Amino acid sequence: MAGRVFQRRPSTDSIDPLAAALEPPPDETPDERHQRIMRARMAKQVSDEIDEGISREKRDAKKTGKPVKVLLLGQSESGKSTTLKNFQLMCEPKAFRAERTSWRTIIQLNVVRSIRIILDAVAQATIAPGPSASLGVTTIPVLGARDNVSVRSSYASVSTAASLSMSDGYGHRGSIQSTVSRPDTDLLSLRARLLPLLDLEEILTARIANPDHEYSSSTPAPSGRSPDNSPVPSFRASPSLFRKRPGKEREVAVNSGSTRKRGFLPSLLGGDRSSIDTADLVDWDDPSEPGAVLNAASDDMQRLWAHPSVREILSRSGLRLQEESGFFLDEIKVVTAPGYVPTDEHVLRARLKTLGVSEHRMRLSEPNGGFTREFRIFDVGGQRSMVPRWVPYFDDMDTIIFLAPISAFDQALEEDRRVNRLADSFDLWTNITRHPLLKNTAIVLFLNKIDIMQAKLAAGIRLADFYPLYGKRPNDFDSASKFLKKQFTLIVKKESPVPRMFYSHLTAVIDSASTAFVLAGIRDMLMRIHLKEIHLIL
Ligand SMILES: Nc1nc2c(ncn2[C@@H]2O[C@H](COP(=O)(O)OP(=O)(O)OP(=O)(O)O)[C@@H](O)[C@H]2O)c(=O)[nH]1
Ligand SMILES: [Mg+2]
Repeated sequence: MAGRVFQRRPSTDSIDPLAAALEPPPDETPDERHQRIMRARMAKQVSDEIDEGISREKRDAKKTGKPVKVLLLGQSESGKSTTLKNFQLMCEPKAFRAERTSWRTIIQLNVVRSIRIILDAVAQATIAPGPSASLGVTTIPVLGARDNVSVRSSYASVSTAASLSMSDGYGHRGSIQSTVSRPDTDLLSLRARLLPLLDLEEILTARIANPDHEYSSSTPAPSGRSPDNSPVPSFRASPSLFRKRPGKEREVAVNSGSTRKRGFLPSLLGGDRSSIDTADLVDWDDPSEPGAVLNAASDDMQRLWAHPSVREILSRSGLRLQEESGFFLDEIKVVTAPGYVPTDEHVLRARLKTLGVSEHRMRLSEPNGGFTREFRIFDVGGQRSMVPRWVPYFDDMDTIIFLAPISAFDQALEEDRRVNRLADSFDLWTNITRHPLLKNTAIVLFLNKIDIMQAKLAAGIRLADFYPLYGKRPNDFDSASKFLKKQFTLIVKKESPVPRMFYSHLTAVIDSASTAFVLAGIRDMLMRIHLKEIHLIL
């Protein structure tokens, strides 16, 4: 008691609020004292754990050094985001697999888009002349397409769009007139039953992009401009204007750099853990749930895709859907089954366009289980209007992975239908390799989409028809890929301001096994650079 009376109290000036809060109350009972001491012990334990965590992080930072920075570059649909997914699969397979469910909505949207393209093509065929020639047919000469397509004049523009999807590279003026036959009644009733499915597009889009979804901008950047906006020489003059590929005008894009919380999106696209949990909580018994709607329409979709008239219509329109991004029609049964969880391969094939630039952090271990290193991978939107936004990221990169989709040799850029996509890749490559900010940066070139390239060449699409420099060389994959690799290599040797580390690979980044092999090589190269940096070898 006396102790309490004579306890020295600090002056109010020097009162430490924390110490004051911890000070025992003036009339503390033994039981209260015991509880107070227990609380203080627990608080100290928590505080020690936090301190230990901080020092561990500091030790790790010292051990692992500064993070390795990798920038993914290339035109839109070249495979940058797919390469990022492969990196995640290599570095964080558990996280990748935990998030597979959250890719389902994107795959569903991809399916609906493919169905819409077919239904549009069927509609075109419906209005095309049937056996009676009295409807009035206009033949539209299509520069760059292999065929001219006959359509009734009032529907000319739409039909031309369908006809150009995979065949509108360079100035090839077709001369064959084809007539699309009237679809049979079975097909028309299939179409009528499937039309309501298209309403799903809005719902799925809102789910994916909520709260700040954007349809991709169709505003073209100035033609023939380099990343730093200097004029670049054209690959080949292509005076013709080509129409958009069907389905592309409404392609959904996501700005994964946005920090706002997104429902239903995997973390690579800016989603968070709660979104993944939400994706798992789908009520398959709710008939308005997109998964349930797709499941109910599954048989009709399969019949539509397998319908001989559809195959004929698509082939006459020059539409090669199998080679389009986000193609899942061969697996409709699987992807529309109740409780469907995408496989690794499905995740790699899911298509969602990127806007802006996003940074992803992953930890990579040295192969023999030694130290780990933080990797920062930057994924950019490849549309032309995005290219100027790449430049601020050029400084301080350890390596660039540049993706050139060589299969696109017979296609035009979505954002500027006068420009051949292979020509655009050469232009971008030239400007990246000569860029002064990148002169000391290692470059890895992925000549990507070789699976599609093989299919196109095997189908008789001739590289020389779109790339005259190829001349009379054989139109097989081996010769064509070697030739293109040589062309890209000549450019990097000629344009690099100083000799640089350069590697190139023929890739199909939807194939996780072969891509893992290539990425492991890149990881080892970056680890070697890192070891040199910390003076372990030299
Ligand atoms: N068949 C095939 N498809 C591929 C390959 N690489 C990528 N794809 C597919 O092509 C589509 C486009 O790939 P993305 O990775 O989204 O392209 P991107 O470069 O990120 O495109 P943007 O975000 O628009 O700049 C996706 O559906 C991929 O699955 C490939 O080697 N072969
Ligand atoms: Mg992307």
